[in-house]
Amino acid sequence: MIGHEDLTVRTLGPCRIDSPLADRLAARETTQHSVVEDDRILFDDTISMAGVRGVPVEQLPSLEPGGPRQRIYFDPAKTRVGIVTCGGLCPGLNDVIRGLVLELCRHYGVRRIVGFRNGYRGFIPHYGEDVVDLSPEVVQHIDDEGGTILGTSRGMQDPEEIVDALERLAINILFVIGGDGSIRGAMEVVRVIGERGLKIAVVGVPKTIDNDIPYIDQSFGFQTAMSEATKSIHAASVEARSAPGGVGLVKLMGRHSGFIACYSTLAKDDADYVLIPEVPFALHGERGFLEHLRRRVEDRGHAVVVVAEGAGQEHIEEHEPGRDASGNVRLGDIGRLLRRLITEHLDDAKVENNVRYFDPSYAIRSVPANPYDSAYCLRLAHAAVHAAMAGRTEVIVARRRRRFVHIPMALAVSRRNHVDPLGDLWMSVLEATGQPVRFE
Ligand SMILES: Nc1ncnc2c1ncn2[C@@H]1O[C@H](COP(=O)(O)OP(=O)(O)OP(=O)(O)O)[C@@H](O)[C@H]1O
Ligand SMILES: O=P(O)(O)OC[C@H]1O[C@](O)(CO)[C@@H](O)[C@@H]1O
Ligand SMILES: [Mg+2]
Repeated sequence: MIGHEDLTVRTLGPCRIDSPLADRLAARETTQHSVVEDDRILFDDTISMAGVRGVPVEQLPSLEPGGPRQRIYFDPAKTRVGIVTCGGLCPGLNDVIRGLVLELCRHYGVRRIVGFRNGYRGFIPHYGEDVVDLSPEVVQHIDDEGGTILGTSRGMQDPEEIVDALERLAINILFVIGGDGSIRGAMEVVRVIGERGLKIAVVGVPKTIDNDIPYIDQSFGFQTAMSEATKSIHAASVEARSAPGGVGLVKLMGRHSGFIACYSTLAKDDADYVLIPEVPFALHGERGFLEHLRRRVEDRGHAVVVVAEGAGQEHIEEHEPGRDASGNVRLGDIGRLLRRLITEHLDDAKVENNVRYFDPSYAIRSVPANPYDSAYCLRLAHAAVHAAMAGRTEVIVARRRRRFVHIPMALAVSRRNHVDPLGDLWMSVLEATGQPVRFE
């Protein structure tokens, strides 16, 4: 069970400098829409969950609210900031970079901001990467494009060398925009910073189209990616409905978590089946997926199947399980396997079929953020700047149940966010598709 110690945010020291934003904060109080800095946000949100703890309200586990502070730790005029983007692409990376730079420059008056190129390798001299000076002029309109103007990479880098670079450039604050691996990397950087007795804040903005970071409502870019995915589902549905025995099969990203598959399915209401990593399924047999699909095609003349790339890995026999440069498992291709098995199964049953396979792959994550995600990115960037200027470190900023909060990095990587097979989301998917609870 999560307790106080899991939610405690580290700070570099007391805040002794008046914030340039202090005037705007004077009239604030905790309401439905904002939480003042010395208030706390409850971790549990049901009476039953809070009740089992058996302690008074003020002793319930709680999170530090995000947002500006009256007093800050860093002197803006003397503060140097670094920004890095790591891991796979995600819509909104440029929005976050832009938001950080604008907030730092315009509201705090920070004048020296550099971007490290191509993820953590941008710190390592061996790669010969330059750094990019970031100013409001440089970041103007970068949100119009997908990707990241800084570039990104996978692969392990030595945290000692990363901190060497921070020291050489006299960086006081490092913003890491990345997923679970990037946050683990940031924790290594924090460890070395601590060992060297340095006062450098490291603040993360969690990024993942897979939505697999726990304890947050949704990661930025997820909404855009799932919206893009709906285009392929709709195309698959049009193809399926336009051919005798039409089967539209769509494989979507989602290594360990099937959120993209679930939400894009709900958005279009075109799919008859959704297969995700969190819910194992049998392929063969009377109650297996293939036989169910055959009946659906015979009854209705067509069907649409959405599969998350991490689903059904146990069915892929020839796959050599390897790892990428960052240590992430390389998945077998469930989409191609299903395409072959569906065709063979329908052929064997003498059911006329036309299987159309869609793999939008990187197309769902390389697009610019949609307006909702852009606004969310900007607000996350603001929260990250407020946290860092107030000396918070080893922390990510996130929105949880509509409130912006500080979440210790250790908690953010303590587990993965999954679609709960017993939860409301999966129930909605079952209702929307009409598929059985289990294929067994
Ligand atoms: N366990 C780890 N310990 C230290 N550093 C790590 C670890 N895992 C990853 N990193 C660092 O973080 C970077 C990004 O990690 P990774 O490639 O796993 O992407 P990610 O941040 O998890 O994003 P994505 O959502 O795309 O997987 C790597 O290049 C590596 O330098
Ligand atoms: O970018 P790569 O290394 O091909 O990795 C792809 C993976 O990255 C993700 O997009 C997460 O960033 C996953 O959905 C996908 O499995
Ligand atoms: Mg990852």
